[in-house]
Amino acid sequence: AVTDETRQAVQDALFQALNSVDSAFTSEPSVADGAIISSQTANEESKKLQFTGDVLEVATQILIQKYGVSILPDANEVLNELNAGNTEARKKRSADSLEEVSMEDSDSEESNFVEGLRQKRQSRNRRQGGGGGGRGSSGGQGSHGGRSGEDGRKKRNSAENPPPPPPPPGGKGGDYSNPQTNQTCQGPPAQCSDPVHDRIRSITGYCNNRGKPTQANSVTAIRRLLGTTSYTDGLGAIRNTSVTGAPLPSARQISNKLHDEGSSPNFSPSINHLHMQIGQFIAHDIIFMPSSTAKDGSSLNCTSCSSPTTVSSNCAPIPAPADDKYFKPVSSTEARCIRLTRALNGQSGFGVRTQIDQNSHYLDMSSVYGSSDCEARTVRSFVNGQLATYNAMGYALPPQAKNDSNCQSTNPYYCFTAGDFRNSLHPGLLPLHTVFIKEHNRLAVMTKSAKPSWNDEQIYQFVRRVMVAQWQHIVYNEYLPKLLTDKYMTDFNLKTMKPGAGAFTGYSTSMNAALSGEFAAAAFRFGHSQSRQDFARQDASNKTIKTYDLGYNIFYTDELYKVSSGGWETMLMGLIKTAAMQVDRYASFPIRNQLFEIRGKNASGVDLISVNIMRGRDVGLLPYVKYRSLVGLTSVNTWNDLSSTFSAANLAALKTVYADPADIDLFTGLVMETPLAGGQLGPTASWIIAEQFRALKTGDRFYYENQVANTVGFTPQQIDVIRRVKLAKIFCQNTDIITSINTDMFDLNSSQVSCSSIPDIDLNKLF
Ligand code: HEM
Ligand SMILES: [Ca+2]
Repeated sequence: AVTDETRQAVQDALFQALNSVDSAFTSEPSVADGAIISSQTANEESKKLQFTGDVLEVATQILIQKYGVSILPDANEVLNELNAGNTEARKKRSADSLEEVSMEDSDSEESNFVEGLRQKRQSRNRRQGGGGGGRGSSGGQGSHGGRSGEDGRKKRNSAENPPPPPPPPGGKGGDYSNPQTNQTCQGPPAQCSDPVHDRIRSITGYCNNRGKPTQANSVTAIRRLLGTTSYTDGLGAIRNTSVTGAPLPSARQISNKLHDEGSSPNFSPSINHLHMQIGQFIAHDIIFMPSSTAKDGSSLNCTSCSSPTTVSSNCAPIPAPADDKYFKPVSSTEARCIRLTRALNGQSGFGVRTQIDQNSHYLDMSSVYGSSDCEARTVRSFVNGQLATYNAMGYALPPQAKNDSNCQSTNPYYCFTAGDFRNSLHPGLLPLHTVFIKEHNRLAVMTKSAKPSWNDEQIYQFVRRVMVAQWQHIVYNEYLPKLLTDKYMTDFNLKTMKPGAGAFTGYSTSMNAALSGEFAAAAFRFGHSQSRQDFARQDASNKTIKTYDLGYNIFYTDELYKVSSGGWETMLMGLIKTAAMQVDRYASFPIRNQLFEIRGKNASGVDLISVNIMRGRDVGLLPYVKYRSLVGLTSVNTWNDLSSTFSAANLAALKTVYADPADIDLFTGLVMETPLAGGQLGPTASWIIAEQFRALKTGDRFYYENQVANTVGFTPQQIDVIRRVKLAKIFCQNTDIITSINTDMFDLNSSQVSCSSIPDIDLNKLF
């Protein structure tokens, strides 16, 4: 049983940590909105977790220093008591210093004890006219809600969310709004037994698993494939030392030596650039790992090599070698670093640092519909089930985001609002956002005419269900088979079934769909090697109108506004008709040098490959060799042990940077494995990716081929309707210039058929 001494020790450590984190944050230099361009902007819900996480990280260190690691299990029990608002435990608090806060806290509705304290301090600061309190909202994010638990509902208040638009009209069937408050922002009923959870997949993922309602929700922790991390102190300190005792090579050094595509880029002979683009769209559905922010919610400026001590302990800048060709030294006396902010620490207990996924982990079109209920509202028109669009160019685009300070192009070339904040990261993403919005609206029109009495909410929810089903079918039936071998597709139960085969029976309530850190921070970033430097625009007759350079267009959207170049449709054609880069260890120049670069200002951006490698260390991924056991590969003691999975050339290259095979970073190891015959990646990368897509399929109660008790899915005949869906037809239906298209969507050399020969989705069978 937990002793009173432990209770006291935990409380002392928490208050000490609270003070130290508070004062550390106060000294953070503030950065003007938009000064640091980033794709991983934290929303308000994530920021709250960060403060708690940072306090718990420091408190853990204090406890371990005083009492050793053995105190942690009891300490976590105390924390649970505190979080539960256990009054008995509260009464036992005796220290004078705690009294004031304890009394203040007693009326808090906050279920998270540390967050409750923060809110109290903030309001006290405000009363006393002190500064340093309110965390403003960060630029460009709009209103993200998110849900960290059942009580997330209570703690959201009007100060944090914009004034809600009028609630959608209530109606029978499919009404998602909370009956208690009648605000969709506050999500569906908390009880997973409520019939609404039979019918509707929540935006956050809440109640998808009825036994574990918050599992795989937006703003919850990632999984670890081996249950452990590589932090040097076992808690959160970044791995920086080789097993030989020497310092690890800098991530930029590794990128320069192993990942530079040089002057002869390898194009894929068979896979088109669309495969790259759909891969990124999938990533933006299932993973958004936010970066740490400054106390006021603004971005941290982690540019200088000294930023970990002068700016924030959440800075992890990447040193560039003195002879770097692009990131040259700042001056003869100051080395150059590539900026990197550590992924936000969302640990909710004493122990190891934990990163979170701000999107719903499920494969549920978060990039279209959003991952919090507030965000979901920002993309709807609330008329006849339609999503909002911007039409001034004579063609549809997502609505403009006029206050997005992260956007590099300015008035009139605003960035856009979509379900995922990264929609305007580069122009190639927008054609997909637009196509799926248009497809939603097309189905909404068909639904309205078939069901004239349905209200906006009913149409929206029905169409969203069909859209997610189509999307899942496309990912498992068209995208993944081009990436993984037939054996992996079979072994991990990833194959979709043929029409007439009945329902899928693999759903398991014990399968956790949450993203693994290994997938998010390493394996699925393989796609960075698929991106070309030049993105083509092609007209209806496959003539290249022009190309645009990726490095010149990161977070710039002016290409989308070019009517004379055919708007987004010619970009989509270009993606279909040009080759992807080969999946290999090499990345194109913009990926390796120009991410977030300001036009005309060399080296103002970052190297995405270095970031991948450093991100892996930041989130505590183990070195590559540790993951080989998952696939049954030999354990590795010497370089020779790698010779069956790596080419001689790659092995020789690895030896030029790493002192020992046990040091190899996971991202680098995965993209350097020899690809399996019939797949694009090696055995370990394929395993990590296949494992994730199995979790997303068999752990999703609403997966489209399922028939699960008390879950409104599709009948076997309706499942067959979805099984006949082709991405090609969705492109045909939602573009003006495409009249004939690939029979095999991602095949560069595919034969063509006329759009009219591909049947449209038989929506009437789905009502
Ligand atoms: C032009 C193409 C692309 C660009 C410019 C791009 C850019 C980025 C950037 C800036 C990040 C954040 C890195 C960090 O801070 O850790 C990122 C993360 C990521 N990217 Fe890409 N990417 C591209 C294509 C792809 C593709 C094709 C895939 C997959 C097939 C992919 C998968 C991922 C994943 C899984 C992450 C981690 C996301 C997260 O942790 O939230 N990316 N990418
Ligand atoms: Ca999702």
